Amino acid sequence: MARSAIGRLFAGLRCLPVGNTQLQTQCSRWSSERTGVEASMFSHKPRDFSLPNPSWGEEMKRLYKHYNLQSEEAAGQGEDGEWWTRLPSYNRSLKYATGGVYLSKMIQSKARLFTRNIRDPGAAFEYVLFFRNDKQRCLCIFQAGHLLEGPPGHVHGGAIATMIDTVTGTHASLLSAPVMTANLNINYRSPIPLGSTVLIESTLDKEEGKKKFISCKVSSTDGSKLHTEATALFVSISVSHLLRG
Ligand SMILES: CCCCCCCCCCCCCC(=O)SCCNC(=O)CCNC(=O)[C@H](O)C(C)(C)COP(=O)(O)OP(=O)(O)OC[C@H]1O[C@@H](n2cnc3c(N)ncnc32)[C@H](O)[C@@H]1OP(=O)(O)O
Repeated sequence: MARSAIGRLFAGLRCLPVGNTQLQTQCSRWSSERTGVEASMFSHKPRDFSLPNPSWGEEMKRLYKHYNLQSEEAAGQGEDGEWWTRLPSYNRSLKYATGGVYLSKMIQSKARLFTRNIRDPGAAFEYVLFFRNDKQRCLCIFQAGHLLEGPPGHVHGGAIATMIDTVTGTHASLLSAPVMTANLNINYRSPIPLGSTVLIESTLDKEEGKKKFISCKVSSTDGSKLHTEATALFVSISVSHLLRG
């Protein structure tokens, strides 16, 4: 039973990102309603973690406003031009899919997305992700909380890798869900101060069959400092791949 439920779920997931207009319509709805997900047949709305909360610093708020404004303007503009659309973010990615809220209670119900599992706002990963309408680029505003310390006063390299995997992985999922990270190659150029806000930008370099090659850079919000550079390879998988473990 679980197998067929998951099969239906990913059929839903696949039709979400791949159909361009469908996704745009969906995401315009997401951004304009600011609810995080359209009402499901179970009429339960999960918490959208990418909305502002009191832990956000001035820079995080300023950048969010800047890109979210473009998102809202685009919703009323039709499909011409280029714009960013905010992606909602839940503590289980199953909740993106039709019926997912219900399924996430059935399958491994205690599982939570690594980056969204800390209750104290601002303590760890505070981020919001936007994607460009042509899906060639994603942009993430990331505020690193005090629980992410590595070298004293600076962000842990594993936490930076986690955010890069999250941004590039979400980007690849928008192109064709479901995917898994096959390779992640990171160069750390300059440390990120704990508590600071940085920009994480991902770019689709090429697609070859099941493979998506994505590059990524983490930089200061004024663009003057490059913190980290990475390349990633994502491979599209079948649902049975996940079930095999
Ligand atoms: C709407 C959006 C929602 C988004 C929500 C998400 C939010 C959260 C986002 C968080 C995101 C977190 C994400 C995570 O953290 S994912 C968790 C970390 N990743 C894993 O655990 C993956 C483990 N590995 C595997 O499962 C398999 O090996 C995969 C699936 C990767 C490949 O499977 P498989 O081995 O069966 O593939 P294939 O034989 O069909 O080969 C296919 C092609 O790929 C090429 N290849 C394979 N491996 C490599 C490699 N290492 N370097 C270079 N190339 C490689 C291969 O040569 C072939 O090329 P070609 O011969 O065709 O040219």
